[in-house]
Amino acid sequence: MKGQSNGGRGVCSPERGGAQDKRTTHHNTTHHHNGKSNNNNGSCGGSASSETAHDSKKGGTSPASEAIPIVWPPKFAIGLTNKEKEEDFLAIKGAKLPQRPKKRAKFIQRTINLVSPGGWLCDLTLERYEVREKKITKKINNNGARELMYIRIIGVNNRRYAHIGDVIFAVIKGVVLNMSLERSEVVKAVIVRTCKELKRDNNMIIRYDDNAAVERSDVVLYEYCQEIESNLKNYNAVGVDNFAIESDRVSFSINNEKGKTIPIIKDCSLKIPSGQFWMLLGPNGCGKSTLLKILAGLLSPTDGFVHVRKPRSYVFQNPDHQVVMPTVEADVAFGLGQFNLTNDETKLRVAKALTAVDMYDYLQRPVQTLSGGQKQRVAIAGALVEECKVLLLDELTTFLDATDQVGVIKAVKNALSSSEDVTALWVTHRLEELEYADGAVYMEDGRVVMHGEVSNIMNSIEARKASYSDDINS
Ligand SMILES: Nc1ncnc2c1ncn2[C@@H]1O[C@H](COP(=O)(O)OP(=O)(O)OP(=O)(O)O)[C@@H](O)[C@H]1O
Repeated sequence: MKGQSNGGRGVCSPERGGAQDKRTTHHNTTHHHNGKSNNNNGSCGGSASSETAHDSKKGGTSPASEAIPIVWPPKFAIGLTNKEKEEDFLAIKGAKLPQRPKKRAKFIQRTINLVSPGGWLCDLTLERYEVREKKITKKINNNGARELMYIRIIGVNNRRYAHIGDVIFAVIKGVVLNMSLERSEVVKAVIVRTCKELKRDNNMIIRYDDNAAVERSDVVLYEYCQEIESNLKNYNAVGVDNFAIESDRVSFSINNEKGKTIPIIKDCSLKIPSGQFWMLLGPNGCGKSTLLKILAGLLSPTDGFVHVRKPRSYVFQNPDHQVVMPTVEADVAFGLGQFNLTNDETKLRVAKALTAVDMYDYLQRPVQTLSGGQKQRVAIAGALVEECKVLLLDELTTFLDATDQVGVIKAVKNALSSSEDVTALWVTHRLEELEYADGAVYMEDGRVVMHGEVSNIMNSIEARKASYSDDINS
């Protein structure tokens, strides 16, 4: 979307305030729970220590040497249900599973109570088609004794299960999990990813129950998340591999003033490995910026799924919107206000970010004295200083001369090489910039038509060039 005004600085961290100017928003990712402290019923009972539960019930898969304390009962239990699962429940209980969501939830709660007494329950129901992520949670009071989080998730096909992990992650981040899983390997893989994220981010205890509800109604077989993690390589689902950015059949439409639906992005799938610098290119108006905004979380897809490692930052194309504080140092430091850092910590992080984009020498410079390319580099430093994992960069070189253009590209390359796992997706319609990329995605008319190695894409674009020579390299 060329020439679009973003009404603010232009570096946008959706995790820290969505599309709004970050100067008016706050960091809203919290890590304030952990399994132990949140468990109101933390005394050991029921299955006693999980080592015992694990060893005796699972038949000798010994946990890794690192001892993981198990909190019992878990605060949440999660049941995944769909048609197949309903039949499983039915077989177990010898009863018909109620169809109405509230009744069904209670039924499932009772069933899961057998295996996680006193826990809070999450019932994840895989529904077809209509329910989207944002509309998921509904709290139902259960006689004041405990609460049940009833969550409906869409599950049209295996690909869509990728969202389950995100939802679980969002809803119950910070609590202990106890899961009853689908038999589907894909669902399992998504849950595994969630477990991994929960453990990594919160040092949490994960209880993992594989088909327990299918096999037995009264005992859950537990495994440790290390075991799950060690099995990760066996799974291949969206969000499970080492991709920092993934979209799966993403579509986006708008309604014009006559109420007609206009498709902008059509069925776009892409995968960008962690730590790499990729470019997204294609003719003017093919949908690059729109897709980038979807990946940034600034637009919601009409259909399909997106997985982007977080925190992610979106940098807009117009350098005059990028940098607004009086000096370079103040500008880069601005976003750190939300982190409660000491002065020394702030200075250190600002220095590191500016060094990464080769702008440290400009620390005290008034921003109005910077060139367009230098402002872009300061804007990128503003994203890096918040330790973003993914940089989404929208045609940063549009308004730059050749020197600044290369300077900004090299700044991004350098930022990636000086950090372990920052990934960047760079939107451009300048073919010559491709030489700096690790990989590329090429779009035409709202679709991803090529995806992968730069040389292949380059050759292919050259072959197609006649059809849009005015757009590419213009
Ligand atoms: N909110 C909107 N209302 C109407 N049309 C839109 C809207 N957003 C995008 N479009 C249209 O969708 C198409 C894709 O726009 P987008 O800005 O994503 O393309 P682009 O590939 O980034 O183009 P450019 O290289 O010129 O910046 C364009 O035809 C644009 O006019």
